[in-house]
Amino acid sequence: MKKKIVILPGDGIGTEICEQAVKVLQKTGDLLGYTFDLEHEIAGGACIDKHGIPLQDSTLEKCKHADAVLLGAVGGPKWEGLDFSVRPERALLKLRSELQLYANLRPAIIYSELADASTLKREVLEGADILVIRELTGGIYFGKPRGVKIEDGKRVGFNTLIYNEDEIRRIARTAFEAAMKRRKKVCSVDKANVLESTELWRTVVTEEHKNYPEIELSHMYIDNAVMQVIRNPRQFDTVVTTNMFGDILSDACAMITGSIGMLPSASVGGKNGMYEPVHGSAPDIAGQNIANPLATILSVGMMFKYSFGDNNAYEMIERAVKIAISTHRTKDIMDTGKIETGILSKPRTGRPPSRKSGGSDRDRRGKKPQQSVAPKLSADDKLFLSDLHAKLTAFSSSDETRLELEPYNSYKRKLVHDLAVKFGMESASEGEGDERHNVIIKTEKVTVPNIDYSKKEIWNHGNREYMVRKTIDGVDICLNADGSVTLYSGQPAAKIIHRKKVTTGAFKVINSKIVEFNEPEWA
Ligand SMILES: NC(=O)C1=CN([C@@H]2O[C@H](COP(=O)(O)OP(=O)(O)OC[C@H]3O[C@@H](n4cnc5c(N)ncnc54)[C@H](O)[C@@H]3O)[C@@H](O)[C@H]2O)C=CC1
Ligand SMILES: CC(C)CC(=O)C(=O)O
Repeated sequence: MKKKIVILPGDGIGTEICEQAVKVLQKTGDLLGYTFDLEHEIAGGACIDKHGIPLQDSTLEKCKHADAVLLGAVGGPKWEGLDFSVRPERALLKLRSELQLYANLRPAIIYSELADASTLKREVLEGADILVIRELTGGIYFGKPRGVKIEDGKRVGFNTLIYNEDEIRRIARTAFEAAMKRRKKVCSVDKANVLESTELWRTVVTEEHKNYPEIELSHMYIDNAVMQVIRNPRQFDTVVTTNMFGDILSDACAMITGSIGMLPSASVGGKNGMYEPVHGSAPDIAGQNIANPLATILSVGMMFKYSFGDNNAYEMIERAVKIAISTHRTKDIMDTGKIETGILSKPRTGRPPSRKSGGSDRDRRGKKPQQSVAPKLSADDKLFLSDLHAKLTAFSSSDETRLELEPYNSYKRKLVHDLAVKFGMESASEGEGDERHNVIIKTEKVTVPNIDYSKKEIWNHGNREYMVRKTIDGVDICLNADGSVTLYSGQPAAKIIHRKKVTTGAFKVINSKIVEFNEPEWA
């Protein structure tokens, strides 16, 4: 498959993040049999500096004839004093309008790996999965008249929030169609209590809803919607809204994902699509090797999904992102126990890199990043891990409690073990010799009072250290040093038959099942 893609890195971190996203594009293409004809062009401030305008007609033409466009971000303080008509941002608005990309899809998904990296609480975030659909070629961004004029000797600034019913109907349809493939819920966000144009918005969305009886439709005012996505994001499935409200609401949704550096987008509706992160050019961190490239990388995933109809490639990229964040983080999503990383081999400027730039060696939540060397994985290991990641993802959402994997060599068993631990699961080896294989067990968390740790005995078994070990009815019961409990069928070649996580307490076993928790009877 041959695809022509125009790359517009733009300004600020745009160039840094696009460089990484193009690597992912190329790699995915190599693995899945694509060949790409990539055309790198300038847009925004970079184009103003070279040609005096934010977007050349020749670049626009190339974009119109490409299969897809990848854009970093445009703008920056350097160009802020310019007239509106020639500011960097005009390049983007012109592209959206000329390519007729009226629907901007912004998925805000919390990867469980990032729940603790967000400034919001894990219990609020977990399971959140919102698709914000922002109208992109109409509303106040494009409405006329607009400008600044003098009236009665005073300067007056004005813009026009205008939508016709066809513009509303087509974006409503996009939302209903998208929701049909999701959880069949659409929330339309407006300010119908104050603005006539959005009163029409509500009316037309409600009319169009009649064609989608299976969808549950609700309406919400924008001010409440911004509060609700922070208060309880799980209540939303698909959200549809105007150009400006969508811009604002999706930045709020970014905090569900942990950082705005995680939020990708697809702009569709025309002949081809444009893919860009939701964030801007981040001049405050540009050139410091700390920008998060994942929103742009996930936008490449969306390009495969929406422009090339290749969901497999999209899932592959998403899986790779999950694997990457399980060990490595950029500063904006840094968390305890992870390795802080930059995206460039060298910082682009002479400025000090990453942590020092903020005047502190702590991340934004005051935690010290772990200094460590990234493990070197071969291409084969990465594929093995990607496959394993898919298996563990499927296992974690299944009703099964035990997953037996085929026998691997000890190096791969260690890879399995490490990944299982990242999934919050237990991993152990069973069998002997060539039959030795990993078994992954889901753990249950149980809190019980009154364990007497002072009476502990320490037993050693292989690389595990047990606090207490007891055999009842032929079942070996181990209270591990980490507070978890493992039941074995007996030695040798013990088989794990049950595993529970306890934070404190003791237990009683009948017929190999933990049935009661009380004071340790054996101590
Ligand atoms: N699509 C586009 O090209 C957009 C361009 N802009 C332009 O970008 C410039 C800066 O605008 P701001 O309002 O500051 O928005 P911004 O999105 O560039 O930055 C907001 C905050 O988020 C952080 N941030 C953004 N992306 C990040 C990433 N990938 N990794 C880590 N942190 C990240 C920034 O450091 C900053 O603190 C302006 O010129 C604006 O017009 C703004 C929004 C969208
Ligand atoms: C035109 C952009 C610079 C601003 C915007 O609408 C966006 O954030 O997508």
